[in-house]
Amino acid sequence: MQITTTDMGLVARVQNLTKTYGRANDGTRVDALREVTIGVRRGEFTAVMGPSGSGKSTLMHILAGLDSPTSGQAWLGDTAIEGLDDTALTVLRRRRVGFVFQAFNLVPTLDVKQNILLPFDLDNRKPTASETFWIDTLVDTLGLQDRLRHRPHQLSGGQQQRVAIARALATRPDLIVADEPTGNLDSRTGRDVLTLLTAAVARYGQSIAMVTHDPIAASFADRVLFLADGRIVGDIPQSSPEQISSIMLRMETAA
Ligand SMILES: Nc1ncnc2c1ncn2[C@@H]1O[C@H](COP(=O)(O)OP(=O)(O)OP(=O)(O)O)[C@@H](O)[C@H]1O
Repeated sequence: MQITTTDMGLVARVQNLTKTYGRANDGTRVDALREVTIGVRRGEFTAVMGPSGSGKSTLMHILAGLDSPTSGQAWLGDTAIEGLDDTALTVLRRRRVGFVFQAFNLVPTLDVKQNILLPFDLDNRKPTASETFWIDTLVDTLGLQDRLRHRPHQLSGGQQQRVAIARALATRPDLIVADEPTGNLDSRTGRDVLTLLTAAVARYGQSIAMVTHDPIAASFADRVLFLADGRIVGDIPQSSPEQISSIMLRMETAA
């Protein structure tokens, strides 16, 4: 009998995951991930840190079904990602993953409200009463009330990022994958966004995996994973920004 991802209390996991770009024979080979085995716990806020080029985004992309492993396995819940064809992958991403990436991926022809409701439209359904209440909370907390009829090009970068966050959280997907979600925000809005993410975890048991370079942002997480040179080199429970900074500093010195 095989123990499943759900049995382990995880929402996603990878096993012996390797991702290689390029080719050895022309000198372009990059080992972005090397034999990584790690799980993202259900109902937890996990931060992923590490130096530039350590493999953080690659790991996130594979966890979210956006990219495929060179070898090893990846599961979202109990679904093995590598067994899925393109259509099944698209449905999995649409129904079960929420994305917050640096390039906001908002639809330019839709207004803010329509962008936030897009995951429901793509799934041919309307939000339930409880989802509508949650979306209103998101819009209020993110300060988007008076921007609902604006198009993305009429918003600042920070406002666009907040719309992307509202859209990712709206359907309460199995996993939110966030790559530097506070990178473009001023410190106060950034803090509000992190508070909102932790509220989603506390209130709905939302599972979140967030890449960040910012020790303050990482200190909001329940757990911090550290990647270096394509390997997991640290896995610590919630810690202060000072503790996280000192680990990052030691990693950079060692590198
Ligand atoms: N499409 C690609 N083709 C070739 N190499 C790539 C590709 N994507 C990533 N890499 C390489 O893989 C390694 C890991 O990249 P990745 O983007 O995962 O790192 P990261 O930790 O997210 O970095 P950063 O903090 O700078 O965003 C890097 O050396 C990068 O140059």
